Amino acid sequence: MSFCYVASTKLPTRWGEFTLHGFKDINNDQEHVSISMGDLSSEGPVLARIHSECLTGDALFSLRCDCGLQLESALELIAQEKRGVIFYLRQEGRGIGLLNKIKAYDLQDNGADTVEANLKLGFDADQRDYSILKFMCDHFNISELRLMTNNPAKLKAIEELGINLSERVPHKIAACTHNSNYLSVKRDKMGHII
Ligand SMILES: Nc1nc2c(ncn2[C@@H]2O[C@H](COP(=O)(O)OP(=O)(O)OP(=O)(O)O)[C@@H](O)[C@H]2O)c(=O)[nH]1
Ligand SMILES: [Zn+2]
Repeated sequence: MSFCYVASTKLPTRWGEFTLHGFKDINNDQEHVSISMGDLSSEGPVLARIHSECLTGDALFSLRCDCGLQLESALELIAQEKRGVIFYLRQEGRGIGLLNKIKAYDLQDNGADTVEANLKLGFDADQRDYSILKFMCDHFNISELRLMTNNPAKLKAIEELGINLSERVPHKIAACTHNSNYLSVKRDKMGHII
């Protein structure tokens, strides 16, 4: 696996000014970003979120999932602490890509759940690869994370990568009529702590 850091710039937001950092996975030319605030290398665990790209939820206001609200909430909590980082990984649709996620949504419109839809399309339920996280943590000189997540697979991934975790911070968003089934399937079939 080989990764590189490319560039950083200011990212003013409605929660305050963050810094946006660009990284590249040289193996597949995939581009990823991190969004940070404060000194990540100073002592004490860093409040962090591993966010998987969700164009529909993050940018198009979709209520089919909780991604957009989770992203907003993470930015807000980091701004409150004036220190933290979002690792924004471009692994759309749990790693199957945007157009395949649209196909999966179409299957869900016809009765499949989120896991069944992935399997019907010939994918695993979750194809995400977190290996760039170790490179990003080392780049920022982060010694330990407080990770905002409900997903045990992310905890397992960072443990396997040798990244220190001091605490899991639950990251729940209120369910609505559009996402309640999606959230139940994450709890019942994918082991999410919700
Ligand atoms: N294949 C597929 N991907 C989806 C679907 N809904 C959301 N996603 C993707 O799922 C990813 C978000 O992962 P989730 O499993 O919802 O939650 P998580 O981020 O792993 O868990 P938390 O850290 O607790 O929020 C994003 O990449 C979304 O694009 C779906 O129905 N099918
Ligand atoms: Zn989403």
